[in-house]
Amino acid sequence: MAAALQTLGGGIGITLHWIAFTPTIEQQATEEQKKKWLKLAQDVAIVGAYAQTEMGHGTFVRGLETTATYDPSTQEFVINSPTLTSTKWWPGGLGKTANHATVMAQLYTRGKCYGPHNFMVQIRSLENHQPCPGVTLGDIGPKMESNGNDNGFARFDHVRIPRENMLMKFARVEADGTYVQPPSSKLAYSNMVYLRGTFVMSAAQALASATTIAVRYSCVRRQSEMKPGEPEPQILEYQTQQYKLFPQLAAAYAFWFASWFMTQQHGSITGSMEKGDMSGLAELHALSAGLKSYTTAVTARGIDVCRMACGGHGYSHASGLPALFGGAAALCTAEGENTVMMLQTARYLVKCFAQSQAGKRLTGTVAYLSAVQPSPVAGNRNMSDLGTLVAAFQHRAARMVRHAAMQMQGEMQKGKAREDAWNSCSVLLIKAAEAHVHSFVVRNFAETVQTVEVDESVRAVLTSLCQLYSLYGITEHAGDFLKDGYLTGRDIDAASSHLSAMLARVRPDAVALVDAFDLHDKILRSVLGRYDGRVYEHLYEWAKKSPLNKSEVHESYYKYLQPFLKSNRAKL
Ligand SMILES: CCCCCCCCCCCCCCCCCCC/C=C/C(=O)SCCNC(=O)CCNC(=O)[C@H](O)C(C)(C)COP(=O)(O)OP(=O)(O)OC[C@H]1O[C@@H](n2cnc3c(N)ncnc32)[C@H](O)[C@@H]1OP(=O)(O)O
Ligand SMILES: Cc1cc2nc3c(=O)[nH]c(=O)nc-3n(C[C@H](O)[C@H](O)[C@H](O)COP(=O)(O)OP(=O)(O)OC[C@H]3O[C@@H](n4cnc5c(N)ncnc54)[C@H](O)[C@@H]3O)c2cc1C
Repeated sequence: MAAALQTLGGGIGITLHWIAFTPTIEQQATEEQKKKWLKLAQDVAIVGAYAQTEMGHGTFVRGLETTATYDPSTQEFVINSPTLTSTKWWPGGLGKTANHATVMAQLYTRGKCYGPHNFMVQIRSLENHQPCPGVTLGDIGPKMESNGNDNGFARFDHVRIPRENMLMKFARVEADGTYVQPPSSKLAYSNMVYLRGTFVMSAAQALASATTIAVRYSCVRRQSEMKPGEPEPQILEYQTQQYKLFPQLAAAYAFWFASWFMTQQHGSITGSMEKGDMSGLAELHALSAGLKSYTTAVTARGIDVCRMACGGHGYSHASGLPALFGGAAALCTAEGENTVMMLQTARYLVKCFAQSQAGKRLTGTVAYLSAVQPSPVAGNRNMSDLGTLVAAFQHRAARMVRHAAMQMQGEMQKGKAREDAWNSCSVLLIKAAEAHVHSFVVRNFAETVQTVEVDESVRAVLTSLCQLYSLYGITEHAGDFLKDGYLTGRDIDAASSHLSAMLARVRPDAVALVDAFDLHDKILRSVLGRYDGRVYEHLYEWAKKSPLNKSEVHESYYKYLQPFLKSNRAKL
């Protein structure tokens, strides 16, 4: 799916139908409702949008203003946008493509508000595609990228829908208006958890694409002299170029492996939830929110590193890198803004820390929080050993979580309300949550490479890549590891020199490592990243297709430049 979307240049009007509308039916509709809508959606007999965000609220879902008020006399819900800021704003495909939408609205029944719930609303006629009565629709205008997708707006003026159009797998409203509670109020958000998981895979795909382009191009491009009189080397021979690109390459692999873990975890926890066991929901939410935030942010930065590593040609759309950057930037904001998502992970970590302090043994992705010793024993560590590197990341994360949580406790002991203490510690909390996710990604990478069975040499290359990823993380965040003396200055120096050795070790396999992503030219859509390496010929062909080259003398010359030059010459 990610590859298909990339081929389509970051999405078209139907993208959200596939990635959000149809999964929402799958996850939130009753069996009866699925019989009615799922096949229609799967066969694209209807086209849907996921309409949650409003002009005034995206992050704070509880603050949404659209209302769905139950009228027992007709057994209908009345969907209404009471204010300008309640206008649905941003949903992909909502502007011109979709004829249905799942609409998130505050549910009112028997005079009481029960918070945001999902409703199926037909928004356009199936006959002539005109907006349904009471529905005002439109496109929100051009965006940074992804302009093939008609992100739209919608206002509802007391639009009536049957009671059965509330997606009722979890919560229900009976015919008489009685509200039946779901097993957890957060199940209305389950589709967001699913989508955040898919964003981790999208981030991996985007970073894999960027590194494929930049590594291949760096083998074609030759520049400067390494040694006087010798031929110009491939720019990938420069250590600084390797230092730019190989950590991104390693991160792309790390994120693929993290996305595999996420998919498997999502399947197993939602499977338990189907059987009524909600115990894994909090961890699933914390992990998907944190991973979505971390991987998309690193990917967006990494793509720009790849762009700069391609020099001037990287800035051209011919490279494919600006489009990838625009796509990754969307992933940072959509489906839960990254800071807000990382704070959700921090919230879970603070709770886990408190449980661990109270003597509970933690399990799953946070188990290390109870296992790590607060007072480290310094010593000369073997910085080329993967186990040592994983332990260092876990120690760093545990220390930072403890520090943020204690700082918060301290603020509260000084009389601050919990919410104020949270806000004044939120930078520390974000950093702690990032360290936690980073440590998870490192550990998962290390565990995954150990399971490679096909070929000893493949395992060796992936192990080097994993070491490179970990050592880069340590040298980039050296202060965090040095702070309580867990690592010494000498350890950091050792990490730096191992990192240099890893750059040299990965170099001979770099092209094979990007080719292994198996991204076809049609998906990459990059002149610089072509599989056959014929960059310059195709750069020239690409430029010739520029719309400005359709005529030898452009019409703007006759309209503006010629009279302007003429008048300037006349003044001489
Ligand atoms: C897919 C693209 C493919 C790309 C291909 C790759 C190649 C790249 C090329 C470029 C392509 C670019 C293409 C770009 C496409 C972009 C597609 C965009 C699609 C976007 C869709 C959307 O954006 S849909 C809208 C999404 N909106 C959000 O996510 C809203 C975020 N806000 C929230 O989730 C919530 O409001 C909140 C979590 C921030 C707060 O919720 P709330 O106020 O209710 O909770 P509390 O903070 O009070 O917490 C209470 C309690 O609940 C727990 N909790 C919160 N959420 C959840 C949950 N989801 N599940 C479980 N539990 C939850 C919370 O932790 C608290 O628990 P406690 O125990 O009380 O602590
Ligand atoms: C390309 C794209 C596609 C989208 N597609 C859809 C779609 O299909 N359907 C849909 O419903 N929506 C969609 N959206 C909307 C998207 O989900 C929201 O924009 C996103 O959830 C962020 O919410 P916001 O815009 O309200 O940001 P805001 O919350 O206004 O964020 C602005 C700033 O405030 C900060 N902030 C907000 N709250 C807090 C807090 N509690 N603590 C600390 N800082 C905070 C943020 O960190 C950020 O820096 C899309 C958006 C984009 C960009």
